[in-house]
Amino acid sequence: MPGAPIIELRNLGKHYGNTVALNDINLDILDNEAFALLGPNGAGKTTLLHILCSILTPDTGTAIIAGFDVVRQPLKARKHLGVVFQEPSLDDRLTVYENLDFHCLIYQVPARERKARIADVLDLVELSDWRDRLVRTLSSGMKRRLEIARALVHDSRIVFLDEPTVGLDVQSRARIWDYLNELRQRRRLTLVVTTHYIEEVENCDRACIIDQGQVMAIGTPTSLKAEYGHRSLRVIPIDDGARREILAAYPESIQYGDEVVIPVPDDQFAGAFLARYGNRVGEFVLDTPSLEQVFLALTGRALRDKEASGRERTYAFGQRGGEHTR
Ligand SMILES: Nc1ncnc2c1ncn2[C@@H]1O[C@H](COP(=O)(O)OP(=O)(O)OP(=O)(O)O)[C@@H](O)[C@H]1O
Repeated sequence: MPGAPIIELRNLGKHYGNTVALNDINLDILDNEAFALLGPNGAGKTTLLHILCSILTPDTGTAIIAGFDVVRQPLKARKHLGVVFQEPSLDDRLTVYENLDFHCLIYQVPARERKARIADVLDLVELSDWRDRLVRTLSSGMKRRLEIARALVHDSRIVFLDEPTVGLDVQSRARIWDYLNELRQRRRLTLVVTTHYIEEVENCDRACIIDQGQVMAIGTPTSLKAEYGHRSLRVIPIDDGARREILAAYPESIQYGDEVVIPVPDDQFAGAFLARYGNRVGEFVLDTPSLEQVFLALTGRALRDKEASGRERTYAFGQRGGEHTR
C-alpha cells in the first residue's frame, strides 16, 4: 500500500533560455507507489527527472527526496535513488558482474554485502547465468534488465525509469514489468516511470499528466478516466448516404477513415442511435473511456507521436545488432 510522501516538489521551476521547461510544479509521490509521469515530447519529464537526480539545478522551488533536499543534500538524496535512463548507460567493455560491482563501489555498498546483493538482483532479472559475459554481447532486452538490476543493487527506495521499455518487443516489455511488480512485492519500493505505452500506465497506482512544464491532471487511472474520459460509439455506415446523414444528425461526431466516432452523452444514447440507424451501419462498437482519450483531451496530442517512433527506431537498430550491441 502507498504510504507517506517520499518525493515532495514545491513550486519547482526550470527554464533554458526563453524555453520554460517546468513551471511551478507541485507534486507529492508516495512511498511504495508506482507513479507514471506522462507527457508529450518536450513536456518537461526528463528535466524533472534530472532535477530529482541532482544532474540539473532548479531555478525556483524545492525538491525533497526521502527527507533530503536535492540541491542542498544531493549525495544523501541520491543514495535513495536508482535510475534507469532513456539512453543506455552501461559499460559495454565490462562484464555484467563488473558493471554491478563498479556501481556498488561508487554507492559505497559495504564490500562484505556486495556479492550477495549482486547475486540477488541478477537472480531477480534472470541474468545469473550471464554474470561473466561482456555487456556488449547482450541483447537490448537483457541490457535493460541489467540496468534495472543496477538501479536496485544499492538498496534504493525509489527507482526512476525513463522510458524503460521503449524499443523492446511486447514479450520483453511484459517481462520487465513482471520483474518490477515482483520486486514491489518483495520490498517497499517507489517506482517513477515515464512511458509512451498506455497499458503500462494502467499498471501504475497513479499517473500525472504534464504538458508544457505544467501539471495538467493527477490521479488513479480510474479517476482520470472518470473525470476526463468519455464513451464513444464507433460505427461504419453502409454507404456514403448513411455516413452523411449520421454526420449531420450528430454534429459533434468526427469521421475517422471509414468510421464515424460519436461522443456518447448518456446511457440511453446507444439504444436510441441503434433504433434510428441500426440498419444503416455495418459495424458498431461502444468504446469505454481510455487513458489515451484522457491524454488527448488534456494535451491535444496523441501519446505516441513521431519523435517517440524515431527514438524507437534507434533502439530497434540496436536490437538488430547495431550501435548498442556492436
Ligand atoms: N539542454 C537544453 N537546452 C535548451 N532547451 C532544452 C534543453 N533540454 C530540454 N530543453 C527544452 O525544454 C523542454 C522540456 O524538455 P524535456 O526534455 O524535459 O521534455 P520531455 O518531456 O522529457 O521530452 P521527451 O519525451 O522528448 O524526452 C523542451 O521544450 C525542450 O526542447
